[in-house]
Amino acid sequence: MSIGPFSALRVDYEGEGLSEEGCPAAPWTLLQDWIGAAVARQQERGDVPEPLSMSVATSDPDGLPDVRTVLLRDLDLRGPAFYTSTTSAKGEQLAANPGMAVALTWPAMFRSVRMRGYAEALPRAQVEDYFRSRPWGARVGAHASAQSRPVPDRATLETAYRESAERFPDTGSPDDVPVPEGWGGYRLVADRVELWAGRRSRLHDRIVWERVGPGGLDEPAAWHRLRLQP
Ligand SMILES: Cc1cc2nc3c(=O)[nH]c(=O)nc-3n(C[C@H](O)[C@H](O)[C@H](O)COP(=O)(O)O)c2cc1C
Repeated sequence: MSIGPFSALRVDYEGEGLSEEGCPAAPWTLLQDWIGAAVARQQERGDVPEPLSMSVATSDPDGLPDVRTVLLRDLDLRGPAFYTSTTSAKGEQLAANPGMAVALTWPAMFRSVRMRGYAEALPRAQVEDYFRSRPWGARVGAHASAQSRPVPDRATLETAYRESAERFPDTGSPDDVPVPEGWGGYRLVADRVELWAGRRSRLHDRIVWERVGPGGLDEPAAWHRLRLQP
């Protein structure tokens, strides 16, 4: 049984594309522009839902890849960061092998960004600041869920949530729920950045920045820029 072929769903991509002239020697400004444009487009036209959703790929100890979606919560000159459970499947995989890749895709804009590099755990102070900014329900939920572990049924999860809610009642203060053990985040320290722009007849533009030296995403001397065939 199969539900394909989906060939009738073919569409041509009609993005603006990417020219060498439009690409700086370091990827930072363009990366910022693209992420900002996706967020703005969602606010203005509503056709880029969850513009900060980011696929995160890791590998298990056998080298088998794994991938899931998280929310991009911070981007600095090293790379993108997200928050999660450090004892989750991804957390355990990153502890054994910090190699990581991410992708953000905005089909309505015919754009995608890929980055590869190594994960670093976020500093505790940053994790605590972010946790305090979350709504009470999400903070309580973090205590109720041992992410990636089996649970017998939905009712068990909801009971755990109710127990956490009783333990840490909503007082309106960002400090009413402590940061759970094993809750944290990671930053991808990028060694490779690709901006992909979909164009007609599958003749897409792919501009890649490969790390050739130390420095942030804004440091021209740290990057070698090249074009890949689509
Ligand atoms: C749009 C979207 C956003 C998500 N954001 C996060 C996130 O920021 N952090 C997180 O831990 N999980 C997030 N999740 C859930 C993850 O995809 C995943 O189920 C969870 O992190 C467990 O992954 P793991 O078992 O591979 O560690 C999100 C899922 C979706 C679909």
